[in-house]
Amino acid sequence: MAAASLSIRAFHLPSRNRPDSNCIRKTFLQSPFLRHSPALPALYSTGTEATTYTRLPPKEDCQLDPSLLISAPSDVVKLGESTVTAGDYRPKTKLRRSRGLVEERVAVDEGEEGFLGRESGEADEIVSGEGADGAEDVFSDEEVEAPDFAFELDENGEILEGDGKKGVPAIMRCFDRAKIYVKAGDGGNGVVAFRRERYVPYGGPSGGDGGRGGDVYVEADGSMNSLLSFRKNIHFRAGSGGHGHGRNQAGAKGEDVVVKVAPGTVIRESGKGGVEGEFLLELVKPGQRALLLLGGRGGRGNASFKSGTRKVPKIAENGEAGTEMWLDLELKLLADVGIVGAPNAGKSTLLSSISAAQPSIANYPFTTLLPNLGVVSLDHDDAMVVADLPGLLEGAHRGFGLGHEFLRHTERCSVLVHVIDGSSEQPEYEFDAVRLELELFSPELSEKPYIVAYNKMDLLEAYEKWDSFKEYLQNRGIDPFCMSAMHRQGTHDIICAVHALLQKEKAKKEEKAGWNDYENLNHVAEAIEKQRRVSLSDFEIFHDNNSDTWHVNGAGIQRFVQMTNWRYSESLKRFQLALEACGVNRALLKRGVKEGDTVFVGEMELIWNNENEQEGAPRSKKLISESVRWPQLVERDDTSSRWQRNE
Ligand SMILES: Nc1nc2c(ncn2[C@@H]2O[C@H](COP(=O)(O)OP(=O)(O)OP(=O)(O)O)[C@@H](O)[C@H]2O)c(=O)[nH]1
Ligand SMILES: [Mg+2]
Repeated sequence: MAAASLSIRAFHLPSRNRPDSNCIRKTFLQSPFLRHSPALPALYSTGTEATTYTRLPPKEDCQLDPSLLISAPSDVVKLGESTVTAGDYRPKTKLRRSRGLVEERVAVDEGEEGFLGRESGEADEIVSGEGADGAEDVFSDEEVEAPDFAFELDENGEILEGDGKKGVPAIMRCFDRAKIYVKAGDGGNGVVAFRRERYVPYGGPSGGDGGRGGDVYVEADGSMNSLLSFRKNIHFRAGSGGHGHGRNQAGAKGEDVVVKVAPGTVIRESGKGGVEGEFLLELVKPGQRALLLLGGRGGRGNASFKSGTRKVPKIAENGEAGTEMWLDLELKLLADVGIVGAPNAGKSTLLSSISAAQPSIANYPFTTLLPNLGVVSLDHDDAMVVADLPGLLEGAHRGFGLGHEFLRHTERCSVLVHVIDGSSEQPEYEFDAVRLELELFSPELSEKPYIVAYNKMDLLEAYEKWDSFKEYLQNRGIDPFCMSAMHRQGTHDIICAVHALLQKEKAKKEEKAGWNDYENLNHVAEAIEKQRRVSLSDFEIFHDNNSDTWHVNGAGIQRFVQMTNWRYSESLKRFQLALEACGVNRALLKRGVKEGDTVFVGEMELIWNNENEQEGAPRSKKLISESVRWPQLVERDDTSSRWQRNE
């Protein structure tokens, strides 16, 4: 007779609900700290109203981001250099920033008190959706001088490279990322209760089941156009389910939590070690709602364990712990058309001449620091949203200059307008260099349909080079347009061509059945549930040679351990039976487990016990069920949390 069983040695059950405070702190420190712009306009505006897309930087970006300071190789020729003089690099305009921004930056520098406050959950925790939008920022506007961080130039007017102050300061970047923590509610525990009523002898078990934990949803809120609301609130926890009660009363369901994001937000699981996490979903249309995490199942009460042979079950389950996750949110612009090109090419001028947007225009590179949006109204009651992006430098795909920070926004644009500075020394070279940057950044981006707009035709040097440029492009199968954005000449043809291209693209997309209202947005929750609900027999065993311990891992088993309420002795029996039934014992014996070996099943530590095993005894099903010798609970050593066997 084989008598192989596992006896419990110690509990290492996960502490539910409580993420490591260090982890919170660390993550908070890492999380983008979005700044508030005093007046954030709507992403889309109607009619000819133009919109300026403005976001201000996070605290952590007060310092230069080393990734932006990658030195370009010395032999690289900067785009647009021919039209730029050294003095031109100095910002001539004032930057609009909020006083709140400056004040908060001081708060960060002064110490970590603010973060400690967060650790204790004073400000950043949201339970059951309360206070999600409670944070209000009241910042006053202030015109501040552009900081003197611009660019260090050499005597030729080129951007110097190589030390920390070179390149483009991170302070100018567009901030539309956030890192948040979401947790589905834990299921409530089931209870053991018996019906006690006059004239009802042996009333039977009546312990109710625990309630299901609250779910976590994400919703695209049309009134939001940034991820600023995550500046203060980054933790979102759904409510736990209520515990069951006597008289067969089930616990209440936990409250759901809805995380509201701006339309256009891409949601990824947080990556580790700088690696981008797995893409989960994106919400594009206002009102779209996705079920992200399903609340934990409520534990069963003893009434649910009643059976023909088991009339007095003294067993109940814990509620299932809700799934938790860190998410990276990223907001991408939702423009139809993106204007790209080298710095100083006239991109902003084009936007200002075709829409009512009023982006800053000046004769130096990087006038545009953040993307500008404009709505272009067409005669036939149609409008398209056009984004003017900061200029692209060579090396932009590696983070040099500003453009890289915004290139990802163009991924959402259906059509690109590539503006060429006709007055540059070599417009053909400029064209090729920017195309290469787009290709290097993302092949998908370079495959987007585009229109080439040769600008500054009113200038003689541009006019003279037009024919050769046109021929150069035509030889490559591209038909460029020429214009003078400043004098609004030739821009109408460009708008019409862009519009026609856009319509074509939209028709193509519809054919491909892209976004539609019937799309299943709950696939994340479904996939997680599927993963959690795997069978108990789906496990892996490995032996850790260093510690000489066995480990039985499997999502099903781990969940079973977590839901077992060890206060009830019958739970131990059930656990042993489950291990037998799902083949853990057999698999361990096959792998050569020995008497006294430590075995971890999920997070539970057990000792292998086969003291009654007879050599060579066959292990049939019958023998196994007879042979299991259940450990009996007699005493609990509080100091070591060890369960001991009755000998
Ligand atoms: N003569 C002439 N100058 C133009 C034309 N279009 C733009 N400019 C000038 O070119 C300079 C740069 O124009 P912007 O619109 O700021 O160029 P940009 O591409 O947005 O530049 P960045 O934002 O710095 O990348 C400004 O001085 C404009 O007045 C044009 O059609 N003709
Ligand atoms: Mg510009």
